[in-house]
Amino acid sequence: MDGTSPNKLKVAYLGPMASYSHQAALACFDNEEYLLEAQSQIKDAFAAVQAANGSDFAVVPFENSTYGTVVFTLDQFVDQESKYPDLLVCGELYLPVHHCLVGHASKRRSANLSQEHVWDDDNQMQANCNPKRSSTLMKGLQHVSMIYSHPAAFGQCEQFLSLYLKGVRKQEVSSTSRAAEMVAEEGPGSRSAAISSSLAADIHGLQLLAESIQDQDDNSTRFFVLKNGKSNPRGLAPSPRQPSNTNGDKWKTLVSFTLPQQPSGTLAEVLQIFKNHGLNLTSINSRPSLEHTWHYVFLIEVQGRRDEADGGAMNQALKELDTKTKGWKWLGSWRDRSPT
Ligand SMILES: O=C(O)C(=O)C[C@]1(C(=O)O)C=C[C@@H](O)C=C1
Repeated sequence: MDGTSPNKLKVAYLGPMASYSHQAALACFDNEEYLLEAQSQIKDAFAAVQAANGSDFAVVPFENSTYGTVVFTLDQFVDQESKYPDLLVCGELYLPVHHCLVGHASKRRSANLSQEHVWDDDNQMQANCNPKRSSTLMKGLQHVSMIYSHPAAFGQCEQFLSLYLKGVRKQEVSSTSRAAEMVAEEGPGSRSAAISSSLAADIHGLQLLAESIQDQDDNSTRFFVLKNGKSNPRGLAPSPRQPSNTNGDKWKTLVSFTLPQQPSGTLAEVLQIFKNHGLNLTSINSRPSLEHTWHYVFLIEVQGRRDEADGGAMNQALKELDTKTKGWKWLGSWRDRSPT
């Protein structure tokens, strides 16, 4: 099939090309078989899967091991305006995330190195203030007067930024690859830099000013694969092309719920329902419901799956949610790909 085949299944991701979402999408969906379509924002990826004749799947970031949950994504699952009634999670993928500072190198060789930096034998400057990190400065950074990136990427590189670029202006943009694109658009004289992947730097002809600048060496982001449960009820995400884990046939389920307005003790009672059925809770998040002040939508992940046939522990537990919650929604069951 050629790259424009109308028969290919479509996969939406947060673009432009070379974002981490794009790399996660490529790890699951072969470029030859699927048509990967860049979206400007996470909410556009949700909308694309909900739309009639839209995308068949979307790949969206859900949480990062250093910086926590991606609130843009949580808010789409909260779905205050009921824009995505048919969306379901049908897969997950864990992607190691190694950020770089990318831009145009200064014409002048840096003359003013801080005491905390030493040139090593390869003529690279190493940060030696924190043995856990192995950031490598490839170039001087004195000329950098503006940094673009996605808010999550800024949050994952706080130590590097405060060590090497304290006080430099930061501008949040829609993705790390958009940040790299903006620096490239400003041209070679630009004093701006971006936090992005090295792939984004390659694509835009930018130089690596520093590599591996994330605070944690094992920084990783978990992505969800979404489908439209109405038009594609049985769809499951293809297995990611990454080292397989040993979770066998383990599954996870995402559920959102709200509590009655005077919820004294009911949150614990809702969680107890899953315990009573022998189901293990693996995460809990909350976002403002916007229905009343200090009222929340809770999103929980539970090990196990909702079965198509009636019966089974998860089906029973979900039924019981009617008795304790104001409302709840099943948001999908998918194969557990947690790294082991
Ligand atoms: O900006 C990107 O490249 C994205 O794909 C988004 C995103 C995120 O929202 O967490 C994905 C992975 C990294 O954690 C940083 C940014």
